[in-house]
Amino acid sequence: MSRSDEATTDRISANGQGLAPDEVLAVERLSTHFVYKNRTAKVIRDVSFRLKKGRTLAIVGESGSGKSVTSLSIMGLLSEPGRVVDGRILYRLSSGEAVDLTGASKRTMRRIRGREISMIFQEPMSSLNPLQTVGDQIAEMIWLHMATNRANARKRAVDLLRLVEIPGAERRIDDYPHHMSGGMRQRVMIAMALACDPSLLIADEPTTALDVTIQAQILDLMRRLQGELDMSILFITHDMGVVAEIADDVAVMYAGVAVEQAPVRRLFDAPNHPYTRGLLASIPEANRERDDKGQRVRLTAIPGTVPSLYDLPPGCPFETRCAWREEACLEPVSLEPCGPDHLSRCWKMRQA
Ligand SMILES: Nc1ncnc2c1ncn2[C@@H]1O[C@H](COP(=O)(O)OP(=O)(O)OP(=O)(O)O)[C@@H](O)[C@H]1O
Repeated sequence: MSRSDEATTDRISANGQGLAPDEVLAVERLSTHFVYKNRTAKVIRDVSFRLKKGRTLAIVGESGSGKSVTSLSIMGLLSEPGRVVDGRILYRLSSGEAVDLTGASKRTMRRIRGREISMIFQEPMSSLNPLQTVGDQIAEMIWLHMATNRANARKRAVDLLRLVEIPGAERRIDDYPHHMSGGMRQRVMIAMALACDPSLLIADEPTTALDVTIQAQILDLMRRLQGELDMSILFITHDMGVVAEIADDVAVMYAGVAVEQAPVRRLFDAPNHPYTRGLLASIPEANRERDDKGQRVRLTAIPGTVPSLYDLPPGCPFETRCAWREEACLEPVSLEPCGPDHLSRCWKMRQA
């Protein structure tokens, strides 16, 4: 693409109209497909959600529901043949300007990643270079995105390790990743993600590989940092327990669509969509009851399987697994209000 093409694309993409002043991100009717020669996987369909400044929105759903593809669509990191085929991704730059990321050039997206939007993943070992000290890796992020010299980058790297509560930061900065525990490595990843003061952090299952105690510590750390740095977080997880710990608002995804959205307390107190009810019934905390022999009762799993993304039913994608299904569920259904700030994609439960 030539420079003038990029400039045109960026002028088009600068149309971020529709983003409220207190919002950092609005995904509007996003559809992402993987288009092959003979067939198309409709991985994300008509997904909308909004994230306010300084808040945490959790996207929750089972494996394969489209959580990661949603975040990769936002970051402009879809692998071929994945492409955003419809919708807008409005983002507020730190300058205050709102842009539509779906039309942004590769150059603009490179600038936005790291400096504006950072991402952390489940397995730090696959994102960290085993042959480089953690200090050098953090400093590299700083050089890449900020005009500074080596000594200042190293000093900032130590400050960042302190910020993520790594004891003895001045010494640990010269450690290689394999010298560190899983929890410490995840703290290093968070430090790298924070290196350039992002206003949006996308965290894709950042605590899934960690044991429960360390997971709780990382969630505590993220909450503290969010407060201190006034950062917005898009938190991707399959774990309703983690949602309860970290989220302000929740979007529940199933087979590539958002089936329910609500503030976190409301979602737990008054879940509407049958899929959300099923997810909540399957978290350990909701199943603490013991049977008369004192054994913990079995977790409730949702019976059935997710439909193929190559051959989706026209109606509700959860219909084949739903205990409340009726003939009318074979018709398309949209996400509509069912309470204050509460949306559900189930016509039947909305009326209940
Ligand atoms: N290149 C691709 N071609 C076709 N389908 C794909 C491709 N990449 C991902 N998918 C499909 O998209 C769906 C959503 O994947 P995604 O990784 O977003 O799920 P997820 O909810 O993040 O799950 P997990 O928690 O396992 O990462 C899956 O069914 C996956 O098979």
